[in-house]
Amino acid sequence: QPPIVSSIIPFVGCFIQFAKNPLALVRRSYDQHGDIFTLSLMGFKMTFLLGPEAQSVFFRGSDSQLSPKEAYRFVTPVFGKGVVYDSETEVMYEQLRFVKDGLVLSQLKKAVGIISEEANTYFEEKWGDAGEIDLLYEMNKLTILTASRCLMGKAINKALGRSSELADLYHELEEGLNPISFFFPNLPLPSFAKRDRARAQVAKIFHSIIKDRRQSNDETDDVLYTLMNSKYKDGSVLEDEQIVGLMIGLLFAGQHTSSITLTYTIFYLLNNQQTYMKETQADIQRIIQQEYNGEINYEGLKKMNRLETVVREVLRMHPPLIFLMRKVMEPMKYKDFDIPAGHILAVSPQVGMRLESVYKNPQQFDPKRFDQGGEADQSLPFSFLAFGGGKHGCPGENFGILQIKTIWTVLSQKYNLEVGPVPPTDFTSLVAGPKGPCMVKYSRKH
Ligand code: HEM
Repeated sequence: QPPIVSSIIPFVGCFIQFAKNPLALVRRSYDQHGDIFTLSLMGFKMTFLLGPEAQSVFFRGSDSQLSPKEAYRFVTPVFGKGVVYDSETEVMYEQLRFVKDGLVLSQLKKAVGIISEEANTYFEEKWGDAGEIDLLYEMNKLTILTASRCLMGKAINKALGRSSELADLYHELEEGLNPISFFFPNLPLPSFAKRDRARAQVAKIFHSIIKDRRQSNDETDDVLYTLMNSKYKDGSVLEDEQIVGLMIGLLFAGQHTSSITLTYTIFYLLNNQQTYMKETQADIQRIIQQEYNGEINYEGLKKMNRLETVVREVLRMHPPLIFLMRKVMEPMKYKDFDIPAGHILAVSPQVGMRLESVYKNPQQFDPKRFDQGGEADQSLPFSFLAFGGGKHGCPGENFGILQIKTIWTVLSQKYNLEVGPVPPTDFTSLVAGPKGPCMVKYSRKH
C-alpha cells in the first residue's frame, strides 16, 4: 500500500493540518514520500497522485474503477436529486452529453455577443465614470449575469429584476458547500440550512423560466433549449426538475471558476504593465479595433494569443479547483503500490502544476511558457490540470476562457484601473480564489 503520512492522533489523522493548510501538507508529503502517499483524514483514506505519470492513472481510469459520483455526492444538495453525480452512471453520461451539446461552437460564437452586451450595460449602469470597487465581488456579479443569459436567454434578466439577487443566492449556495461538507454532508450547520433555502429560490426562478418558454413557444436556440429538447436513449425527455438541476450545476461549475480566473488575470496584467499588459492591449487595438472595426467577436478573440497565454498561466498558478477526487471502487495498482477499494484518490492541480519537475521556475508568472513551441508544448500529457482531463475533463473550458477574454476586452477599452499587488489565495472555500476584498480604482478612458 502507498506510504501513509504519519500523524499522532488516531482516526482524526492529519485532518487538523489538512483543514488549516491542505496544500502545504500535500506538498510536504510529496517532498517526503514521492508521487503517491495516503493521508488519513477523519477515517477517510485519501491517496494523492502527483506528477504527470501518476496523474495519468487518475484521468485514464474508468468510472467503474474510479468513481467521480461516489466522491462528489456531497454536491447533491446543490445540484439536486437525480442530477449528474446523483444519477445512474449511464444517465450521468447522457446528461453530460446534453451539456456538451449545449456548448458547441455555434453557441460559443453567439455567447461572445451576449457577454459583451451584458458587460457593456453592466459597466454603464453600475460603474459610471470613476470609483473604487471590490473586483472579485463585481466580477462574480457580472459573470453570473453573462453566464445565465448565455444559458437561458433574456428571460433571466426579466425574472430576476434586481441583478444582484441571483449572485446573492449563488453565494449562499456556495457557502453551503465548503470542504467540511465533503466529510460531514449532513451536519445541522446554519450555512447548510441557508444553502437549502437558496436552492429552493433559485429552482423557483428557473422553473418559471422553463414554463414561460414552453407557453410562449420560444425557440431561442441556447443551452436551455438544448436541454428542453434533448432525449435520453430510451426516448424520454428530461424532467423539468433535472433541467433545473443541470442549469444550477452548470452555473455553479462555471461561475466562481471564471470570476476568480478573471480577477487574477486582471491583477496579473496590471502588475505587468510594460510586458503582458502592453502586448495584450496592442492586440486589442490591432485585432478588435483595426481588423474588426471595434466589434468583439469569436474570431477576433481567438486571435488574441497573448491574452490566452496569460489566462492559461493564471490558471496554472491559481487553479480554482485545488483537489479533484474519485472513489476507488476496485483495488488497483500504481508502480509497486496496491491502492485498496474505498480510498479516495485525489490529484491536486494547485500542487501538481507547481512541481519543478513539470514547469521550470514554477513560482514565476511566465505566460510565454504557453506560447506555440514553448515549454508547455513539450510537457507530458496531464501536466496542465486546471480543467482536469480525460473523460471528465471540463466541458466549459472554451466557454470559460472566452468569457474571461470578452469581459477583459470590454472593460479594458472603457476604463483605466489601479490595483495593488496580486492577492494571495484563500484556500478555505471549495473553489479557491483571491482573498478579498480586492479593491480596485477605476476611471473612464477618454
Ligand atoms: C475557468 C473556468 C473553469 C475551470 C477552471 C473549470 C475547471 C474544471 C475542472 C478541473 C473539472 C474536472 C473535475 C474533475 O475531474 O473532477 C471541471 C469539470 C466540469 N466543468 Fe468546469 N471549469 C471552468 C468553467 C466551466 C464552465 C463555464 C462550465 C459550464 C458552462 C463548466 C462545467 C463543468 C462540468 C459540467 C464539469 C463536469 C464534467 C464531468 O464530470 O464529466 N466548467 N471543470
